[in-house]
Amino acid sequence: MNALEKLEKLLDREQFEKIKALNNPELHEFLAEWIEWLEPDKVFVCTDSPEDEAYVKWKALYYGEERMLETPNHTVHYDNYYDQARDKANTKLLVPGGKEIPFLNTKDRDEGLKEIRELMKGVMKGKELFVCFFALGPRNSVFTIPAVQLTDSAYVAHSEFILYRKGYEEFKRLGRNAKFFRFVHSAGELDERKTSKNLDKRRIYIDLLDDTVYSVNTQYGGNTIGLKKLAFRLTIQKAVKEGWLSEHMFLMRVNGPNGRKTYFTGAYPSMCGKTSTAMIPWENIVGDDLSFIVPVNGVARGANVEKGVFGIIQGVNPEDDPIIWKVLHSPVEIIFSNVLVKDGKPYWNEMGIEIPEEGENHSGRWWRGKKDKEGNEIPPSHKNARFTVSLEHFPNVDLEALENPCGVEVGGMIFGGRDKDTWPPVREAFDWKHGVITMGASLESETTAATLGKEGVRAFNPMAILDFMSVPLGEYIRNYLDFEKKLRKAPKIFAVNYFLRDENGNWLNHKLDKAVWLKWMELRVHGDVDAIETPIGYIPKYEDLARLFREVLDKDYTREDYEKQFTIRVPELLAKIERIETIYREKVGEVPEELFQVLEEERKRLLEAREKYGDYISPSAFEGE
Ligand SMILES: Nc1nc2c(ncn2[C@@H]2O[C@H](COP(=O)(O)OP(=O)(O)OP(=O)(O)O)[C@@H](O)[C@H]2O)c(=O)[nH]1
Ligand SMILES: O=C([O-])CC(=O)C(=O)O
Ligand SMILES: [Mn+2]
Repeated sequence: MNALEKLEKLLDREQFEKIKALNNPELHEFLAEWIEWLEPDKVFVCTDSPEDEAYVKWKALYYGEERMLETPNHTVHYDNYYDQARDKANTKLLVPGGKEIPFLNTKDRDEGLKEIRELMKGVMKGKELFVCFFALGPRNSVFTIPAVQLTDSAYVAHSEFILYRKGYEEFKRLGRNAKFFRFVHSAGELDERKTSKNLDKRRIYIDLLDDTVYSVNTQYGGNTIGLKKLAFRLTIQKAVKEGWLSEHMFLMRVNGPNGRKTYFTGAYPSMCGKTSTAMIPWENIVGDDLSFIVPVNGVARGANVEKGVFGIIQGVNPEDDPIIWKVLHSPVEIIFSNVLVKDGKPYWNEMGIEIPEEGENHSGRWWRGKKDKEGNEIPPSHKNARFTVSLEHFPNVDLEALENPCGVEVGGMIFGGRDKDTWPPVREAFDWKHGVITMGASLESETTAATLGKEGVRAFNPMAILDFMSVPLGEYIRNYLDFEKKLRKAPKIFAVNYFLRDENGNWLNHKLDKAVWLKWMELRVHGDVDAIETPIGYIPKYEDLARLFREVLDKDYTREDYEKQFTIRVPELLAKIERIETIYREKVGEVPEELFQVLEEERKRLLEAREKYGDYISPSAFEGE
């Protein structure tokens, strides 16, 4: 019996016809094999029609994975109390022989496939399986990668309809030629709250040889939404093979003088400010999490992999995030996850208004002071509670850039993380290599609630991508360095740090200060302002920032603040170079030699500066040089 005949047996007539219309034997085989294996009671195939999408939405409510809120089109979803973030320990790359690769979590492919198949055998008995088709990147473009998702979670499928472009017609158009990604997910057995129960058997296995990712016994989006972080591991591998960049980056437009539009990408680790930056009200968002950057005729062109936001809700308040606030309070389609609900209204930590003293949240019935099994007080919402919404609903979206099959020209690339004491708020690299190595490859950041485990620990996180890395780090950096050679003019590289603190632990910057750094970077991309050359790159002049603070935020920016923020902290910078160098020398292996040269040059410049000016150097020391 061939695959199509098998499918005819497994599916209802109507569903079968939808599959038959896709002329792709490889797809048929994959579907036949897995539908047989998962043993769902029922299969629903989603085309690109609004009816099929509506069916999935309805099923999320019908099966109780989502519940309606008071505002039309708003729903709430809960993940298990212990399933609130990405599970790094159980996310593994399947590689032949289980070859150990530094910083990557690998497992023998045969063993991993065997284990995951056993966990998934018959796992969908009594459940409905949704077969969905999507595309990464704008459709019918150099960026497009078609993907098929199998899941028994209507919540996961619903999220994907909000976050990704539909792909059924794309599969139809491509026919036999479709090279596609595959995702197989099951939430596994559910408890009475409809959350995954068997968390001890939670597994996310990435088969790099077969472009397939398996995920089981979990619902949290970062572990389950195929086209998000699961696909990301596959696209990083593909990009390195093919010579482009697949990055954990937002993509936004910064509006310069006289209507000039300059596009920036920015890589910061999870929960470190990508969404908040791309959402600055007077600039324009294209994407907030994942970007493809491809060299086209010598130009670095960027596109958003997604078309929606799976954003952190904690701290969203009307002053700092007026646009997100407004969208979250309008009757557009939104899934709130792991928030507090009282009388049909969602609430979250630090939302700037009074929060009810009891209600329902990720822990079930909740009241202020409630403690979990470990004795920790449970806050109203989880720190990693999120909202899922399409970008089309944001008044600040740059729709033309979002849908452009050619993407947009990238003028600048930014790296940043949670760093309390080393990097200044903003600086520009001397050149591509200097930026890639001392900013991207040297990135460190404190861990956050986006992953299970301890928070606030400074960790090596090159390009903000380490959690998702799927090729040896040395190869990834080599690809980055080589990328410049494909360009006539490389984007400028910058580094930012929003998280500097003083001796007492107070932030040195306000949340909106980043709006000023963006304007400064925009001017620098076009050579419109001078800068001060320091041992670690170019930093802004006080006068330019003072003017921009006035223009952008209508605020005074004192010289005292400037001095504090832009002091060159030689001991911390040297210690950082030491740490980074040691990691690359002792732990990574096969690192491009340039990396050590560039770090060494930076160290030399810092040592010379220290000789002349001491440990903590005022920016003005370099101004006259
Ligand atoms: N102190 C401080 N906190 C900030 C600033 N910008 C953002 N944050 C906080 O950083 C957290 C997360 O930021 P997001 O922008 O949602 O994170 P993201 O990088 O998009 O993260 P992922 O979606 O997990 O990849 C929120 O709790 C914000 O309040 C800032 O300038 N200063
Ligand atoms: O993938 C997720 O769970 C959400 C996210 O953006 C991240 O953790 O970087
Ligand atoms: Mn992310």
